[in-house]
Amino acid sequence: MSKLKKSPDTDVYTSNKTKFSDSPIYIFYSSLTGASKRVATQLFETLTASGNHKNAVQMLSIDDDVEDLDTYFLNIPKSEDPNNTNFPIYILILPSYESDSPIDYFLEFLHDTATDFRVDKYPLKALSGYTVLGLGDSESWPDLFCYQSKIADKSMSKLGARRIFPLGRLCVKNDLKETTAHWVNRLVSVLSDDEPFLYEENDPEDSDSDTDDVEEYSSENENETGNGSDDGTLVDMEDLSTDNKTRGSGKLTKSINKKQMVAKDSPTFKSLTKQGYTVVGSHSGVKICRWTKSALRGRGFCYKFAFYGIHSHRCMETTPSLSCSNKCVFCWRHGTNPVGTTWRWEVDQPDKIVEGALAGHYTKIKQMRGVPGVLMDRFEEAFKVRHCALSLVGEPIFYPYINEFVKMLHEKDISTFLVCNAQHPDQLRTLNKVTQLYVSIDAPTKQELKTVDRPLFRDYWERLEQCLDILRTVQSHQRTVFRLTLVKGFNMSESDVGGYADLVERGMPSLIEIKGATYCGSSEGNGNPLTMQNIPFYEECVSFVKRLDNELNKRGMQYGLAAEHSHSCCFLIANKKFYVDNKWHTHIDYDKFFKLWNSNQSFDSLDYICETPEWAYFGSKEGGFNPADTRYNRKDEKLKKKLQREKESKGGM
Ligand SMILES: Cc1cc2nc3c(=O)[nH]c(=O)nc-3n(C[C@H](O)[C@H](O)[C@H](O)COP(=O)(O)O)c2cc1C
Ligand code: SF4
Repeated sequence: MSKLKKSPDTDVYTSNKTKFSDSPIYIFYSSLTGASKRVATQLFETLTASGNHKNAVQMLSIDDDVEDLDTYFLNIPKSEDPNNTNFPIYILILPSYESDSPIDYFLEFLHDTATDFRVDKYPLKALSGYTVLGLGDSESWPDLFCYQSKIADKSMSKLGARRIFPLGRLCVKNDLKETTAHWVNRLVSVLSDDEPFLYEENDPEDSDSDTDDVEEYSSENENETGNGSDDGTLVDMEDLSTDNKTRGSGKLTKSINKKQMVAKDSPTFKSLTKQGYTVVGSHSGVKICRWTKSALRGRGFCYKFAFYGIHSHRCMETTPSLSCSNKCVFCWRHGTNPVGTTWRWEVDQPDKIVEGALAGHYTKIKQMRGVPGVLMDRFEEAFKVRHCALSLVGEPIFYPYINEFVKMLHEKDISTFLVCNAQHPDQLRTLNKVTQLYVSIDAPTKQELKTVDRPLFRDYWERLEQCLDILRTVQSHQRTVFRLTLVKGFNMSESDVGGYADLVERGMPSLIEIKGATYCGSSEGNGNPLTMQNIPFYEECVSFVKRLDNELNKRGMQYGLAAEHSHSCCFLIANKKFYVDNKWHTHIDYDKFFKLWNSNQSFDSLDYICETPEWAYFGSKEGGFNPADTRYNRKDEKLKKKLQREKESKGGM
């Protein structure tokens, strides 16, 4: 720690005269495997226990707790205490990952904000101060040791914030407990001294050189002078851009040119494979869905069989982009999932993804051999995929070769149901024919959409509106679907009905699928704030669906209640053009679709319809359950097995 020195003169800070002890403190962290979170927690606890800070100390995960980076890194939040007008101090604790991680998005955001001519040039200049601590591994990544914390430090400075404690870098291969304690204690003492640790002019105009001049606090290179062993390897954000500029050292530039979205050795890869995903190439995924397994065992198809005639055992769920531009509250993937607003990764070729996805899917099907109850005829059919649900996770339309990818599936007679999140109008506009085109509509108003989808785009609402206009115009030849996911307390109140009707009026979809949200585990640690209280009951969904249908008809729009799959709390409102000869025709004639598609002639959504079976009708006694399948209730089955065991043990006595 030989390089530390106190500021000789704190008067240079003319704009920020606030005493540190009067400032609220925000500890921001990002953590994939927990180390940075532990350090953040230790700092939080020490600061709180020190009693020096009258004002709240808050600890926020950048990936999960910060819904909108603008709130903190474009604007500065006001204190909740009206008597406290002091500006906060930001402490950033960040690991570095050679592979892609949510930190890349955060750094991209800081960089974009610093270079966005539409926003204030120094939006963070009013902060009372900031410091960054990096965690990394200098043994395994000597050239990239803590490189992302350096970028963050530099970007904060470019945003006009003043550094009050030097950039810290801790190596996980050292005694992290000891080095953390040391760093925490020094920082806490500076914060209670009310004196910045390091003198620096911090003229934002001159910020290009600032990181290089900064004294560092490091658990590494203690006996060295200057900037440590990675002299000359400081990374500019420009180095991270996708146009492969070659600033910085050759070594470094090589390793941080376009990254893979999900590299084999990354925590994201581990997390996805643990959850049953097969990662295909570097940015695609495939997973066998529970309905595929259920159909193989003759225990029922998913709602898409009732609504559109999809045979679940021949359906593959996949995505060519595991990355997404939202962080929806009902999505379970937070924490390690790749996020981004622009494609900044290596791109895999579409044929490789199609082959890889099919191979991954068939491997999982093979594993079903020998599972009790598997029907051999369905098992054999399952080796000829007929449908592809491009909806697994992430945003398929984000993939730069989505049209080529869809074409390859159609050439194999595989139908395509593509779901997008209404955030990429440019890609939506140029999308070629798919079998069914979905847009997720997760909330009816701008404010609610922000709460539910937590979008990364600042102009998310305008993007959604543009997408709806595209559906109504350029893409009106497609069979279009709005997908609504109802979350109690978020987006299904009485007043929401009118808002959804406005959006239907704008997008004029062929169909509206409405599904009650399902519970996907505890909110603890994955940033998902949903609890069981947010999961609507079947009756609540039915009531909502009826109100929406009434509202549409009141406005003169021709829609009707077509189908339901009560088992999955899923409902279908369809445009009345699908009601032909007094019968609903929401099913798809797949052979006809491929015939038309191969003919290269233009065709529209009514050209490949077929009749909906009556057992799938809304309000039917079967509630969308195919009478040919066996109803399977896990609780009943468990009870039956228990009774059987009891009977046998009694018989044996
Ligand atoms: C796949 C992978 C890539 C990594 N890349 C780097 C790197 O480029 N530079 C570095 O200093 N440390 C690197 N590390 C080490 C991590 O930054 C270090 O383990 C850190 O403590 C992780 O923090 P977290 O547990 O909060 O996610 C890498 C670790 C893994 C698993
Ligand atoms: S759009 Fe889909 S993948 Fe993306 S966060 Fe929302 S639910 Fe998850």
